[in-house]
Amino acid sequence: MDSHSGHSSAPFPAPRMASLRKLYSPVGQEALDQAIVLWLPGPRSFTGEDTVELHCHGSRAVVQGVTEALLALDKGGKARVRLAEPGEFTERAFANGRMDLTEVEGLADLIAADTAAQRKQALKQMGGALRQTYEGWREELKVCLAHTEAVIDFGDDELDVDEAAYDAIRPRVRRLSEEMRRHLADGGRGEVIRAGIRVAIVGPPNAGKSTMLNTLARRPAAIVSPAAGTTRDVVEVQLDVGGLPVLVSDTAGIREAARDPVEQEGIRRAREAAGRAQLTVLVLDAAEVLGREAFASLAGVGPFLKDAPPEDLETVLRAVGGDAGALLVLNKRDTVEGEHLLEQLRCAGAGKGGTSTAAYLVSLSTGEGVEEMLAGLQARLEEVFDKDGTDDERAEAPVITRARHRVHVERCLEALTASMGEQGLGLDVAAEELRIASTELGRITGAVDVEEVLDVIFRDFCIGK
Ligand SMILES: Nc1nc2c(ncn2[C@@H]2O[C@H](COP(=O)(O)OP(=O)(O)OP(=O)(O)O)[C@@H](O)[C@H]2O)c(=O)[nH]1
Ligand SMILES: [K+]
Ligand SMILES: [Mg+2]
Repeated sequence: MDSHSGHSSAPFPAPRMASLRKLYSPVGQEALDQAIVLWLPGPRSFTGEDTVELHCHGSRAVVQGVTEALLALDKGGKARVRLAEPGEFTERAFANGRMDLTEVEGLADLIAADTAAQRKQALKQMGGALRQTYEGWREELKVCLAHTEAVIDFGDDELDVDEAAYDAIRPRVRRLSEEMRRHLADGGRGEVIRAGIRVAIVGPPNAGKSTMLNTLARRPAAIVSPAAGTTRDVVEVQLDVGGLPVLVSDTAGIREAARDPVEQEGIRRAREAAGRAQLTVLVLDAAEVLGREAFASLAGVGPFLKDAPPEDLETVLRAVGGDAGALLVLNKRDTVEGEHLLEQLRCAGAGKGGTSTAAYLVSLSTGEGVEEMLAGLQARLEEVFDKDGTDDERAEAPVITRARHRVHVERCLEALTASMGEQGLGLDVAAEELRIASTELGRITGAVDVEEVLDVIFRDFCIGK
């Protein structure tokens, strides 16, 4: 916005060099700000177009002054100027081939990232990790298709000759299918990192479940009171546990004797939350456990046990937490003789390490044992994240981060499988399946059929990005 009437014009900033400039309003020559100005000629800019960035101070008055000055250029007929729509810069970057859809999604995830794990994953995707995978597969398919079509066009009319020609393609298609199968079998890791691990806190009334949530959240997110049946609705809190995104749900105390319909509904929701969770934290009152032989007789556990109540803790925790098992927290340590209880737990097989039965004796009131429990929780969360990505190669491979990717890779794989179908399938059918497979991959990166997803993908972007 260098003045064209009055102020001595500084030379136009050199490309890609930060220049400190005074900004003036074109009307009235009023000074608006001192700002960093960047001149980024296309195509080496974010959108691929010629771009000027004004890095202004963030106050409302400065932003408003500069915005009005720019819009005034439009009114003066000197230039077409309007405010960008949300996500418009990114949409232009996509339209100009600077980014594919997976990179756009990575950028959206990066902007929304709350934890280190989410940031890491988003940066990788924004940097083209998924794009390379899908485009690489699409290239390979293109080659396979070209071979197949060549046989169709110039091959012998005899069916068996066609078949023989396609046999050369088969191993390549099979290899590709294998790669896709591995890509799909990621345990939903990428999607879990995006959405957060679901952790449900369950147990009998008054065990200290809400106190537990508040301890994890380090704020009074849920109401705590001595009255049994305080929590009715599921209270959900988003947390960062050692860089991992976690969604913790506090739930209503589970007891079989509940008569009040509201409490019954609360219990139904509690069990539903436990069913959805990737990790369940079972909170019990230590005094309740003390001296008991059969863990299954514990209040709050019974409803999870479908058949005859088992005696051992391991089975109880599996019943509560499903395949992942549950983390057991015995609370109110301050009210019991702790050593005796720990001994009892050890006999029951808890805390063997590496198994699903990790038990912690804590007092959420005094803080005793809480640090150890938090470390245990974090270790379990890391296990949940890593359950399918333990070896290095897997950990480095880009992961599916949205249901959209999964749907198209699955359809692609189906088409590939069909293309290798029974003998005598016919080459033109095989070619058609390869074409379908390629289209499905193209839908992920936005190379084909892009209109239907654009709105959804750009909807969540902010203005100016
Ligand atoms: N002595 C002692 N009391 C505790 C401890 N932790 C929680 N409490 C108390 O136990 C009572 C119940 O705590 P809550 O957190 O409301 O228990 P809850 O499991 O959420 O209860 P419901 O929502 O009613 O099922 C409150 O009075 C807490 O202050 C503890 O470690 N020691
Ligand atoms: K309570
Ligand atoms: Mg509660």
